[in-house]
Amino acid sequence: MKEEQLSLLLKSSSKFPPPLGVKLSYGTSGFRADASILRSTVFRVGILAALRSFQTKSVIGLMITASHNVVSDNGVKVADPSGGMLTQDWEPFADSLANAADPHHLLQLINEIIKKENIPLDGTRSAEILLGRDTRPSGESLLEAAKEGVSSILGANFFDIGVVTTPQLHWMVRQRNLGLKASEADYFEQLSTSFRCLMDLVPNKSGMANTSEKLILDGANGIGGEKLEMIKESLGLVIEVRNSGKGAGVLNEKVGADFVQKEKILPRSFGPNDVGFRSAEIFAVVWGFRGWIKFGGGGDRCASFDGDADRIVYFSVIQETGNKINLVDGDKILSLFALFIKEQISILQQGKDGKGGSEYHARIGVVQTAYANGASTDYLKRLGLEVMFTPTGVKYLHEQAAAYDIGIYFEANGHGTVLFSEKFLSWLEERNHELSSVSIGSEQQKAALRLVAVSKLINQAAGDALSGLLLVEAILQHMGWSVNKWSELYQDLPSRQLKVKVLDRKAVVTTNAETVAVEPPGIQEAINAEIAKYTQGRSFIRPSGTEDVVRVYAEAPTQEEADSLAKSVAHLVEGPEYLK
Ligand SMILES: CC(=O)N[C@H]1[C@@H](OP(=O)(O)O)O[C@H](CO)[C@@H](O)[C@@H]1O
Ligand SMILES: [Mg+2]
Repeated sequence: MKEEQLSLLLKSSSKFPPPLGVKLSYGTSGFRADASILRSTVFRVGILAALRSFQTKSVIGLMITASHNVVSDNGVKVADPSGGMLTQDWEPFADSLANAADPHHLLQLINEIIKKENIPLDGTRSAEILLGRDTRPSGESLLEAAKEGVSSILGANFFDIGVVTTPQLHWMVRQRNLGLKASEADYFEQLSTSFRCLMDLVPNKSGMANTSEKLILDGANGIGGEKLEMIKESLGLVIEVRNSGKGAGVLNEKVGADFVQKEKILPRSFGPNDVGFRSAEIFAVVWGFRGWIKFGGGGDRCASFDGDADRIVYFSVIQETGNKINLVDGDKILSLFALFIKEQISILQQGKDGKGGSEYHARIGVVQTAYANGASTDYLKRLGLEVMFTPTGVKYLHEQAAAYDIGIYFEANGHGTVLFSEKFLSWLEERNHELSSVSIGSEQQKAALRLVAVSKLINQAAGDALSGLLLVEAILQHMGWSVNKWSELYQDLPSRQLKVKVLDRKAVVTTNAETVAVEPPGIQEAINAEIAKYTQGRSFIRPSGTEDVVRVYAEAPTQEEADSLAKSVAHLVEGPEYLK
């Protein structure tokens, strides 16, 4: 390391002392903690991102967000050249930099990374880091720390893209590295063009009565609602955004996808006393259609984003039961996408009529985690699809999905996307070209065009609530389905999630895509004994990667049984026998 570089690093890092007595770890999605202790971490992640950019000779992203966590938290994560999550090989570097006790130790670690990874810091190259942040008030000062971190590596430059959704940042990194247009305007343009293309290809438009009703979005008082407001005019959809972040509501407080999915109740501003639902009900009564509201009528197609808009769930309101909802979670979004894509592929394949065109057997793969509702897995298998399981965290799902021609992955909480392989996309393009010369306007050509549009609409870098919402909307229009009709694809098995605070969550070690606890010894046998008390019960525990808790999941034929199974497994985790 040159003298100039050395003194620059020493000078800047002395301004960012690490918090005392805190050990940070780069978890399921980067570092997360109370925002007040994160300045040094973000500064050091800025350094890491610059090193990664030099090593890969590519643009790297740095996002400041704590997603669905409370507003006083914040976090930071790195986007790799592909736009995906930071490679797992580099996570230990992130951990060691974040926990270095003083500037000298930090410098030593940086030197080690430079040597190990052969990073050319010779002053002749430059590196570029895109910096994004969510709407948290702490974001501004953490952004300054990130800027200092990046700038403390000579030749590294940052580009502040402002307040964005997490998937926008991932998308922009990917676009930049592919040499494609990468501004926010380009992102909106790509989304609206491909969405309108899918809408133009909707068959038999008269059957669309239900889905052409208004969609109401819960923006979690975060960034997603704001971005949807910016693009909605160009979509031709009627959308009302609530919890947009502009009013008095607090980010993620009793709102947003995480709240709605976990609590299965209405978010704030969606209750019977809030504008919209009551008037819809009065309207329905006047026309003698009270049941119409419950079964997919006016005003009850709702969706919820999380705070940084990488998760989405849908729901409809069950009017008779106060704040209860009919939840349509990530598993059902996945099922809808899988159904539609499979249908288009088979139309395309029926077109193999000997009139030229190359054969191609597209391999479709579906990726889920242990949190996927068992009924969804059964449904997907009934569709004849290959279903794989990975540990929790999109970095694992994404990697697995990328192994297919079309890889569809979703966590039950609504985080996911559809990945198309380069090979499949070039075949599709070729097929489309052939079809336009032999059978223009045919069903086969429409199917090819739809698949091309889906690959452009759905974010290829990361799960994206905005693009996910538009794909759901387009498919519902295509099918002529209401949310309730969609929800009837299969009946969710009742489930319950609990979290238990323990002294050391890392004492729980799991295997088999987190379905079996191998440590502490004996706990899995005890869990099995609880499960055996139910016919068709399922339960597992795992340490959270984002919160200081052990999570408990249980599924059973009735809600009461799921609740009591979850409770008894939580008791095992809380009790002194295994974890204290
Ligand atoms: C049960 C659950 O919803 N877990 C979430 C949560 O991770 P945990 O490791 O469970 O805390 O946050 C992750 C990041 O958003 C998300 O990928 C994951 O699905
Ligand atoms: Mg999120």
